[in-house]
Amino acid sequence: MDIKSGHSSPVMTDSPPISNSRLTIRQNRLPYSAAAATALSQNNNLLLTVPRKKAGILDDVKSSSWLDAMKSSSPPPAILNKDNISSDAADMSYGEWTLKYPSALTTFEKIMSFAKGKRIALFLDYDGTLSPIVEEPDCAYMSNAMRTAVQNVAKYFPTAIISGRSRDKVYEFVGLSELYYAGSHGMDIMSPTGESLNHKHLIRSTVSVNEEGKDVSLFQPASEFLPMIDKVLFLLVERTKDIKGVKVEDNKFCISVHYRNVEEKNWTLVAQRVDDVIRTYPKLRLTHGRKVLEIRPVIDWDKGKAVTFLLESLGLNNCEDVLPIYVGDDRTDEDAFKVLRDGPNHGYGVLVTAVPKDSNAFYSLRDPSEVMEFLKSLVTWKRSMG
Ligand SMILES: O=P(O)(O)OC[C@H]1O[C@H](O[C@H]2O[C@H](CO)[C@@H](O)[C@H](O)[C@H]2O)[C@H](O)[C@@H](O)[C@@H]1O
Repeated sequence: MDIKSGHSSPVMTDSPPISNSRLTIRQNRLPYSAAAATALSQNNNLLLTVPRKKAGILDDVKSSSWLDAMKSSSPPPAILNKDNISSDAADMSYGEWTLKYPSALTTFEKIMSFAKGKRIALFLDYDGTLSPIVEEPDCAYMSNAMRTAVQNVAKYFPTAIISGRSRDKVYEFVGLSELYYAGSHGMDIMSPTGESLNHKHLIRSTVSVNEEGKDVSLFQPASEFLPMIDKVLFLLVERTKDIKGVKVEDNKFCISVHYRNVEEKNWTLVAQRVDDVIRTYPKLRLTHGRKVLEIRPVIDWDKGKAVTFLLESLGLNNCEDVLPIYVGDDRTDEDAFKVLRDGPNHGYGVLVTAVPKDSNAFYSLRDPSEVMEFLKSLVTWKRSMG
């Protein structure tokens, strides 16, 4: 991406990277075409200001919100925590909660009545949606039955996997070349074999070859940040290697620091070490996932933007006769749910959760096995339409 030409990465607009930080942004109004953060810092018209507390986040960590966010990032079904589940939602039984977020299985007929005469575009998160959450991130395999369900649904509807993982890793897990893949929270988008990413605002998609040696098209809005991410990856591995159970995962355009297997008494230490590193990198921000701290570039790009980008590439944006459906389980999927709820591409978010949570989704599914049922139902419905 050419930062000098101004054809480059977007600039972030969502939640501040750490508590008490304030982010002031003047956004470029051209979609997907703001300059990279490096260029922005030199350009008064696109000022990006990220004031940070000099003392770092440790005080915040000790005093609650940051650590609470870590604790509540993936509660076991029995524990409902106020930080990622509103008290209203936490007070409800799952049955009551589904009055607000109905099951996509029990209301399947209703959903399909909206889909009649429309083209469905399907977006699927990976971890916690297509594969169950497991202790070891490298072992989050999807079942063959799930793979077949995804393969079948992709015969009828354009289908994309949108993941926080690196694109290579998620491709390795899923292994279906007929799908679109958006790795690194949407910052690494690949077309299926033989297809290209056509986009009216296209900044730069590059032709590459996939694992089978076939031509694919790539769109990587954060490529400028790669050298920085590599450096920070190295530092994070070094600075956390003495904490038992930490795993630092290279997700190419972002980094995941997992603390699922770290003793809870050491979570503050993990937070402190991560902050020590990223504090000196104002062009990186931190978000929370399921027992994971995610470090990514300060650009206005997320899973929601990736969905919009893909719909535009597919020629399906702003079309009355298109129904996008996004299925996901994580906080990062909320960006996509929001885009489908509020944006011009009206569609449905389906939240995968076994506990009540507030969400921008319309519908719910309990777990990956229900996701598989839903995918199968879509295929059956489509076949029944002739
Ligand atoms: O966007 P996703 O496809 O949902 O990816 C989000 C993160 O998923 C992975 O971590 C999560 O799943 C692991 C395996 O079940 C689990 O061990 C971990 O605690 C979860 O946070 C993945 O490892 C991360 O890189 C992704 O960002």
